[in-house]
Amino acid sequence: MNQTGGKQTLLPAFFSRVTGVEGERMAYFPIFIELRDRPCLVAGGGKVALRKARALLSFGARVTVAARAFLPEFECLPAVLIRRGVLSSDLRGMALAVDATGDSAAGKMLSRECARRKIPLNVVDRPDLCSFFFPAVLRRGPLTAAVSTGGTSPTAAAWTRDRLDEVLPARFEEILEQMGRLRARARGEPGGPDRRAALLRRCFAAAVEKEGPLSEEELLRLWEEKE
Ligand SMILES: C[C@@]1(CC(=O)O)c2cc3[nH]c(cc4nc(cc5[nH]c(cc(n2)[C@H]1CCC(=O)O)[C@@](C)(CC(=O)O)[C@@H]5CCC(=O)O)C(CC(=O)O)=C4CCC(=O)O)c(CCC(=O)O)c3CC(=O)O
Ligand SMILES: NC(=O)C1=CN([C@@H]2O[C@H](COP(=O)(O)OP(=O)(O)OC[C@H]3O[C@@H](n4cnc5c(N)ncnc54)[C@H](O)[C@@H]3O)[C@@H](O)[C@H]2O)C=CC1
Repeated sequence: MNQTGGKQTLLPAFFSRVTGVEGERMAYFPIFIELRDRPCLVAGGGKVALRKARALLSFGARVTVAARAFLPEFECLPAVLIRRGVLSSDLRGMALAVDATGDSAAGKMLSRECARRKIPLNVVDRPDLCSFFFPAVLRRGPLTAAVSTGGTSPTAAAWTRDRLDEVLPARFEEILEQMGRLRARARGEPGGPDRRAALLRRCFAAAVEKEGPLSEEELLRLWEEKE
């Protein structure tokens, strides 16, 4: 997390010599954070603010949007709307903030204040002021895949996400749910963690091949198979 509110750290000279990447920005570490019921601030009421607000809401965040003007779509969002310019006091208690105003004064103010308050910040038109980026997201039941190009090409990130979507088998959601249940069931099995892991790998491969969850007979057959 870039808490300085300033430029991203460049690769140290010795590291670029080792990797051969001259002055390239270090990739951001991907993490999955809990946003359910956590207060998040979005500044701005345009198309980009709407996309960011919807993304946060879809992960259960409590979203407050501060903007001078809102697109009509905002009226239907389960979010608190504040109709005025964004203020530093709007950050109070926030777990995360997004500046989608396109207003450089707002971006600088939020960047300075978020650094001071240690709040992760995304400024949609200033990657250099961001301490986190929004990835292109793919969701299938319990699976969440996130793709980032480190700000190089959002279009390419979305394209990669769409290709990933194409290789997932049909009924992947049901397969994952069955895998969750099988993990619990495998815990009671004798033979140690290696055997349990092999068992789960066999079941997963068979379900992917079948493009659907396994029947109880298919499971029992795999369960009793010798490695
Ligand atoms: C750095 C980052 C910061 C951030 O926003 O988090 C950022 C920055 C900028 N985006 C710009 C442009 C566009 N962004 C999109 C779309 C998306 N942008 C997203 C993320 C990110 N965008 C972060 C890096 C992601 C990564 O690491 O790869 C996605 C993935 C996720 C999301 O937004 O939720 C979402 C796809 C969602 C989906 O399809 O699911 C489109 C396409 C469209 O609108 O259809 C365009 C126009 C085409 C183009 O430029 O490619 C501009 C120039 C603005 C201008 O020209 O003025 C900047 C500013 C700059 O680069 O300087
Ligand atoms: N990161 C990304 O994914 C993308 C970023 N962009 C950039 O995002 C920015 C916003 O794009 P749009 O939503 O299309 O712009 P827009 O101009 O439609 O919306 C800006 C919104 O911010 C509000 N606003 C402006 N100053 C404000 C302030 N000080 N306080 C509170 N609200 C304020 C306006 O009332 C308006 O609702 C642009 O700078 C654009 O270049 C564009 C495409 C994608």
